[in-house]
Amino acid sequence: MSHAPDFSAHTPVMAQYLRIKHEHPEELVFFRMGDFYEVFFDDARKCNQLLDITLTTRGQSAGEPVVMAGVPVHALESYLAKLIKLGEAVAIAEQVGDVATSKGPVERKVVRVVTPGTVTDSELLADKQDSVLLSVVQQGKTHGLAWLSLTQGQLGLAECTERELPSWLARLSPAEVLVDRERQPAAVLAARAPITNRPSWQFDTALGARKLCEQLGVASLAGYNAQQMTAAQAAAAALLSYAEHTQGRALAHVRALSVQRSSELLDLPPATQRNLELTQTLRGETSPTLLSLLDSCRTGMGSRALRHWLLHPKRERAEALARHGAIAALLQARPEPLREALRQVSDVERIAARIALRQVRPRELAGLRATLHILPELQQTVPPGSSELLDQLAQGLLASPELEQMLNRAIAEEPAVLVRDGGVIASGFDAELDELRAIQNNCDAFLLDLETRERARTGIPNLRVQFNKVHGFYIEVTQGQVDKVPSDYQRRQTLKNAERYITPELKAFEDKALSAQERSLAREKLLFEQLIDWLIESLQPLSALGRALASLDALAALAERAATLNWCRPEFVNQPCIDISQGRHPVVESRLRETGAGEFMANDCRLDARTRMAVITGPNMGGKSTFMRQVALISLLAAIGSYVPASACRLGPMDAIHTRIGAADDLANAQSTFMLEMTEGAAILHSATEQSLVLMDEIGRGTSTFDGLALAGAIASHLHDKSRAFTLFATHYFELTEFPSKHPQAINCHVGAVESGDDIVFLHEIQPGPASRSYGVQVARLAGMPASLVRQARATLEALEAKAGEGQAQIDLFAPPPAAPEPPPVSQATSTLSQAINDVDPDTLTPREALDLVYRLKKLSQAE
Ligand SMILES: Nc1ncnc2c1ncn2[C@@H]1O[C@H](COP(=O)(O)OP(=O)(O)OP(=O)(O)O)[C@@H](O)[C@H]1O
Repeated sequence: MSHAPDFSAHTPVMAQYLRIKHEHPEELVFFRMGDFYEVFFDDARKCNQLLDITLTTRGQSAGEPVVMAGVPVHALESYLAKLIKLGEAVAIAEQVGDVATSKGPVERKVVRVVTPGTVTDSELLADKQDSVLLSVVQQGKTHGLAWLSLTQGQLGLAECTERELPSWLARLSPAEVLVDRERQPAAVLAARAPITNRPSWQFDTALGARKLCEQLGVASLAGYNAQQMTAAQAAAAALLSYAEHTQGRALAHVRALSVQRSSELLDLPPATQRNLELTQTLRGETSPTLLSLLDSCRTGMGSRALRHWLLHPKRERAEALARHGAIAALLQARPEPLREALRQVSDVERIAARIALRQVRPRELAGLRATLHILPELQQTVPPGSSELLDQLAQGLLASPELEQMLNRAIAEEPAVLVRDGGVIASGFDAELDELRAIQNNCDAFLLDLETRERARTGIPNLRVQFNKVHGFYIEVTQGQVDKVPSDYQRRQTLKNAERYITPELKAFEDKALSAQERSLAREKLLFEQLIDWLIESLQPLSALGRALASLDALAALAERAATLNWCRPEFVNQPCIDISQGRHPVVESRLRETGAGEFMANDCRLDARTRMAVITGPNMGGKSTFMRQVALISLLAAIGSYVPASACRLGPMDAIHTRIGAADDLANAQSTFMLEMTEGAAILHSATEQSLVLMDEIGRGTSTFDGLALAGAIASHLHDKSRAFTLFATHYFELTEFPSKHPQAINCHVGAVESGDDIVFLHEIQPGPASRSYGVQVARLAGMPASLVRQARATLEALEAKAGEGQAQIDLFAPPPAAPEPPPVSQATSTLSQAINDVDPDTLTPREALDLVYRLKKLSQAE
């Protein structure tokens, strides 16, 4: 922290504010003043714009008017929500000193910083989505990633190449990204997540390794196989420092680390996630998407797990197989009872995190208690013995009996919303609290009792014990009876007809009663804090319980979907194949059903080692895109462990789904339609393998016909000959229907349509062989183009077709490429030398290695 400038010319409160602001230059500082959080100067102007709150001035400080704005304490959450959405970070400075005893301004301190990636307040978080904080750093050619979901207590590490980085960003979809302020990776800037710059020194490998070990409570990262991931460790250093900084405390609940490798996941590049509309439609809405269709979960935990499964499919299929088995078992026993029971479950995962961060609310603990209470019942609804995974999860539905007992004893039946309102701790939990409450509740009874006793003791029948705000408690005796007053009565006040007294007993009661409420609130607060201390000790089993509930919920939802939507269990085989019978596009099918627009036409897809590519032709609107997407969606659903919309499905190994579909101009990134098409196409050609599924929808259409056709032919050849990927290649270029005759692993198919008069009827059926024609003019007619225009187009088309028939071009679109020109010859020595230099990654060299390198290079150059 830098040394604070001298603020002594300011009023004491403003000096205090400015000191805090100096330490939080990049955040909006919300400065607690009684019932308001106030913001000053530039922060006030910014809030005025962003939150539309009134700007005023309050007096002067150091000769300047103090520009300010404020939000009431009770409305903090909604203002924070707005600011976080806008990507702002807010530092909350609370009054931590005692207002009554402070000399000068009460002490204030930033107790936490709320940023988009570190919010943990339940009100600010979407139920169904995690807020992920990601840190990215580049070390040589490697990018290190470390991420954290504070609300799940989960850390993740990964390393990837520059080319893979966009996939990771899309997969993790971070709420905030931390980058080295000196070296921001371009892909991060393009990802449009809020970016927070951190100083370079925070991205330090050794620091990261140490922090990770401390956080996980382990001596080395070897157990996670992460000891070599130096770039990811460097990213973790900045990540953990930042998370602690924003929370203002250590992260007790973060104990789980998952180390992920690009090579373990089925690659879903950003274009694929977008084109398949997995979690967002092409228009950016959350429905209808594959996730919105799948997610019938009963809890936020389940929805989050499902989203995670969908975006992190594994190549290794053991996990997916286990899920298929669990779904089968649930379907056999009916998933409804389990799903019904899950309705009563609270978000244990988030509650556990909020306990760790000491932000948990009383009602959340009451919800947790209710959840623990129904666990045995819930356990009964999980069918036993038919799926190992389900058995395991059912066993995880255990909470320690002490935990439940403690919550039963400590938390009131219906606790207040906030601890400061009182009524949170159950009666019978703490004798002192009970007594304090009894004083408040039994005030009247005590006074009556005292009155009766004092009347008997003094023999004054009309003696009265009373209370008023000015004088407190007193015993009133009429003037005529004053001589009977015992010696321990002390006079408090004399009236015309009566004297008022106090006794030591009454005085003691008064002290107790007047402060009872205050003290009982303070006592409750203390007890609540102690309860949290106690709960923090049992966080591990709570987090494990949260994970088990989340998985069960997600599986039960998948089972329900499979039953409702009539899906089948896919089969994994080791031979290369995508063999789908009667496949359907789940989202299009359900949209058709919802809108009553007709039945979905199911289609087969048969690709195997001998048939790796299908060239799909047919009219616009015929269903080509739908078919290709459905093949990808079915493959993905199987890989995440779901049933699939088909009547049967056999799948070989798969490492990636690549898509090149549609052509939305990426104006924001200044790329033309065609440039984008080629960039995405190139990325696919570079990465597709024999185990990839590639969807190419009308590649080449963004440029002139000949250019487009030539490129499309070359791309198809590359995919067929070099990548050998499973490829669905939809095109309007009829010339490409020649492709299969020269390429043994390619076939033609087309979407059926029949003409009736001038009209066209789409059959949406995939049929073997090439399409006979495009029907573009008919589609235009259907779309409502003026009749004269359609007539003119038809005449032109006929003329063009006749002309094309006369001079059939005899060009071989798919001929192997001519050899590239030879590179200029280089001497052996130069190439060894330049090779040695090329191999060096200067950022990762130790000084010793650098010195060795110089010697080696010198030797090489002498050998020249
Ligand atoms: N198998 C099917 N069964 C029923 N309706 C379908 C089927 N496939 C597609 N459709 C309907 O047809 C519409 C158009 O489908 P799609 O976009 O796949 O056509 P296309 O051949 O790719 O067209 P274009 O070449 O213009 O992109 C879909 O929105 C859907 O409503």
